Amino acid sequence: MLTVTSTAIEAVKIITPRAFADSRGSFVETYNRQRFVDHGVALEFVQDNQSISAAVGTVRGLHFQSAPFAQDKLVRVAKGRILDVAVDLRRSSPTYGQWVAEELSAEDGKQLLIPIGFAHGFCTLEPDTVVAYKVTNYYSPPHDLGIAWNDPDLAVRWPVTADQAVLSDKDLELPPFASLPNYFE
Ligand SMILES: Cc1cn([C@H]2C[C@H](O)[C@@H](COP(=O)(O)OP(=O)(O)O[C@H]3O[C@@H](C)C(=O)[C@@H](O)[C@H]3O)O2)c(=O)[nH]c1=O
Repeated sequence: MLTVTSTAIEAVKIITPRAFADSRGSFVETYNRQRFVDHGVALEFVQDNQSISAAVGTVRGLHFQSAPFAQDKLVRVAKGRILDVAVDLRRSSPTYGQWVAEELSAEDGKQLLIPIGFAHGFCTLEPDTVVAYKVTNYYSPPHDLGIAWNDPDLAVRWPVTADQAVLSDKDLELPPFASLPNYFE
């Protein structure tokens, strides 16, 4: 069983698979292709990724890959908790430049489905947080792009300030939203 609901941006979905608890702990099908298809999500995932972030306040993002390596992403937390963020980069979308944020944790088992045409990023809310996500296209460094996490035009409400955020050198150098060419219709 699976519940699928839309966020404030319709194309970004919250997916919650059913978890079975017993005296040992719990069991969950984190992905079942047929169940997703039954809920209208027919995607071909080709790569599974996992990142571990040591410090609370680690921010990874905002990232996306351009065509022909654009990726849908199905994000979940295997350990810890994050604020997961998706930014609409689809030029013809009524919500172009808008973002949604959803808290995901290992405990609640919630997943965020972020389609092609969005930038993705997250901030960790617990130490040693493990984020696991499936993607529908292979990693391609020349197509691996991003936008500054704290871009003032996007104004994502992150749970950390620039002083607190822990970022990669690469993410500190990402360009502003306003400079972005037209990547997605
Ligand atoms: C994303 C990625 C990275 N790598 C390598 C490149 C580099 O040496 C190392 C770390 O890469 P990054 O610094 O880009 O990792 P990270 O900052 O965690 O990048 C990820 O952020 C989240 C928010 C996403 O949405 C992902 O698509 C991805 O962009 O891992 C791969 O081999 N395959 C991959 O698919």
